Amino acid sequence: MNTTNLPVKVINQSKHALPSYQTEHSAGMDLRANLEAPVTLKPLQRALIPTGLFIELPEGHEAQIRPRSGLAYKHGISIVNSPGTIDADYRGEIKVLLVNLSDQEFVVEDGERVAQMVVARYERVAWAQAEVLTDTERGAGGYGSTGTK
Ligand SMILES: O=c1ccn([C@H]2C[C@H](O)[C@@H](COP(=O)(O)OP(=O)(O)OP(=O)(O)O)O2)c(=O)[nH]1
Ligand SMILES: [Mg+2]
Repeated sequence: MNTTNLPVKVINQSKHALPSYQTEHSAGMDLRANLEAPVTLKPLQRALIPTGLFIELPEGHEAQIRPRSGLAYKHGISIVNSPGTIDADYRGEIKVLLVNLSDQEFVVEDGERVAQMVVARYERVAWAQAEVLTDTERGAGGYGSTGTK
């Protein structure tokens, strides 16, 4: 914990410890499933996994719920709505929408680290309606316009 860490109110109704950073400069905190019983995900099945966590983010901040690369690589487990967005005015339970993209069943156990949460600042837009947009070298090029590979 250093002095630049952002204070965030949290209610932990799970049976697990609060999420914490695994290494000194980890961007995300791993979120644990808070389950009464294991949840089995068949291939291509999805499930909303509860965490038992409720947070109050300061205005101007969001939390992103992102997949963990180890689960993705080893078991094909990802997040359907990745990255999930937790709004600063959300007061419900944080849930993780897992999907099994492998061809094998995967069992989510209570306490398993199923996702990671990154808190970030965001900007809100004030539209400035215009007739033309500033010219650029890219222009409307995209979708591979800069090369064949
Ligand atoms: O992975 C997620 C994504 C969202 N949420 C919660 C927090 C978020 O603030 C709220 C709404 O999420 P989102 O805006 O992505 O969903 P929506 O389908 O647009 O629902 P709504 O109409 O309630 O905004 O649901 C989660 O707990 N986990
Ligand atoms: Mg929404």
